[in-house]
Order: sequence, then structure tokens, then C-alpha cells
Amino acid sequence: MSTKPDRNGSARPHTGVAVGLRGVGKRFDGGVDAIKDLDLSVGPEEFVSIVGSSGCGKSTLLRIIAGLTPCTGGSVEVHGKTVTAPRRDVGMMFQRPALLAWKTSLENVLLPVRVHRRVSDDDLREAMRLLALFNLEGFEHHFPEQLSGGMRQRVALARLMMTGARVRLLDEPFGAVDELTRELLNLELLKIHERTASATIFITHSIAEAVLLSDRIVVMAPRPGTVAAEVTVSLPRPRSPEMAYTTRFQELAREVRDGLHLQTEGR
Ligand SMILES: Nc1ncnc2c1ncn2[C@@H]1O[C@H](COP(=O)(O)OP(=O)(O)OP(=O)(O)O)[C@@H](O)[C@H]1O
Repeated sequence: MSTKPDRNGSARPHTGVAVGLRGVGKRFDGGVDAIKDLDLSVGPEEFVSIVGSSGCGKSTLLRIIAGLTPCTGGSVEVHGKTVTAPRRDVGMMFQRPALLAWKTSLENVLLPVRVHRRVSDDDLREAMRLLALFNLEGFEHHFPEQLSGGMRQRVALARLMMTGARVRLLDEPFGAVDELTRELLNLELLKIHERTASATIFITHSIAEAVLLSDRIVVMAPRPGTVAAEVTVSLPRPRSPEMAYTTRFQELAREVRDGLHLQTEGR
């Protein structure tokens, strides 16, 4: 069973499994084994980061969980049901924010609602609340090209929240923004996770980002992609950027780095 550190840093057990993978494999046409025999369980309120060298199968794994790519071996379940197609209770965010260029911030945030039903006054209020939560007050009626890269990612985060998804999948969402914006976006993500916890799987190349945000960090090994190591992040919540200066934080970062180096050396 996975564990999540509480405010005092001690681990408390997760009840239930939101995302469960057993023996998952993915062989692409042409015989590339992108993923092989991968097991992973994520609790309903757990934040799990996945790190690993380029090409080790992280994005493929997320796409399988999202129901966008079928696995060729093993089984994937979300809330106890086998994944065969995209589900409404699974939200995904990509490295590029994928906003519709001809829609305003507000309309982009309302999209997940609009594809299923008429937008109500409550929906509108909720979308405005989320935009304000992500410091986008005054930009509700701007189009994506009128926003900075960081602002676009915040709109995408607000849209992810608007889905109400109980499983959130984020594929290196802050990889394309500058370091300072990235730190601010990390804080936004921390805030929403600590207010409305969901099962979150987050891909990143940044060890510090993974330690700051996660309850657990999964290190993937390449060719074929599988879980090589797991590090439980025993830091209290709420988290703050100042924790990065603590010995415990640095020890955890080192543990992850060592895990990654072992994979690289083993190639
Ligand atoms: N559609 C596809 N057809 C064939 N091979 C693919 C396909 N998509 C991915 N692959 C291969 O599967 C492996 C894993 O790719 P994936 O994109 O999942 O890696 P990644 O860990 O997310 O990489 P990065 O960190 O660079 O984004 C790679 O060897 C890649 O070339």
C-alpha cells in the first residue's frame, strides 16, 4: 500500500487505489518495447511524480492511463474499472497548454463543461473563481496569443480543475517556461493539490520539482521502460519552497538522483 506523509511528515496509509497498473507493457508497431512489466498503484489523494531519462516511456505510460494509447500487455484500472478509452474522471495536461486559439481564457476553461452540457451560471462562477485562483483576474476575456507562456499554462491548469477529474495526469507541464515562472506554477499546483487532493501523476525532468510536489517519486528505467526505484517523500504538508534548503529535502533529491544515475550507468 502506498503512503502519504501528513502535516508532521509521518506516513499515513492511503485507503483504496485510484490508478492501478499490473504488468503493463507497450510494444509499438515495428517491435519497440516502450514499456514492459510495469506495476504501479496510486492512492486517491496521492501525488506521484515520474522521472526518468528521455525516451524511457513516461509519456507513453501517461497516455495509456489516460486511455489515449492501448497497452499491449497487462491491465490498467482507474477507480476499479479497466481503461479502454478516455474517461471523464481523468483529466490530462500536456507540456504545451493546448488551448483553443479562437477562444478566450474563460471559454477555454469552460470547454470541459461545454462538451457535455449547457454552461450554467454556477459553471460560469466556478470558471471565474478558478481563473482568479490562478491570478488571471482581468484576463478572462483575453485570447491565448495575448497571454504569456506561464499565463497560458495557468489557464490550462484552471481548465484541468474545471473538469473536476479525480485523477489528474500532467505530462511535463512546466518544461517550456522559464525557471521563475516554473517556481510560481509549482506553488499554484501545490495550492490546488493541498486544497482539493486528487490522484495526480506528474512527469518531470526536474528532481527538485518532484521532491517539492510529491508524496512519492517513481524512477523509471529505460528500454524497456519499467519502475526501477521509488522514493517516498517524507516532508510535511503544506510544502513551501524554503523546504528546498533543508537537509531532508536535499537527501531526498540525492536519493532520486542516485536512482537516475544507476539507470544511466546500467545502459
Ligand atoms: N507512436 C510511436 N511509435 C513507435 N515508437 C514510439 C511511439 N511513441 C513512442 N515511441 C517510442 O517509445 C519509447 C518511449 O517514448 P516516450 O515518448 O514515452 O518517452 P519519454 O520518457 O516520455 O521521453 P521524453 O522524456 O523525451 O518525453 C521511445 O523509444 C519512443 O521512440
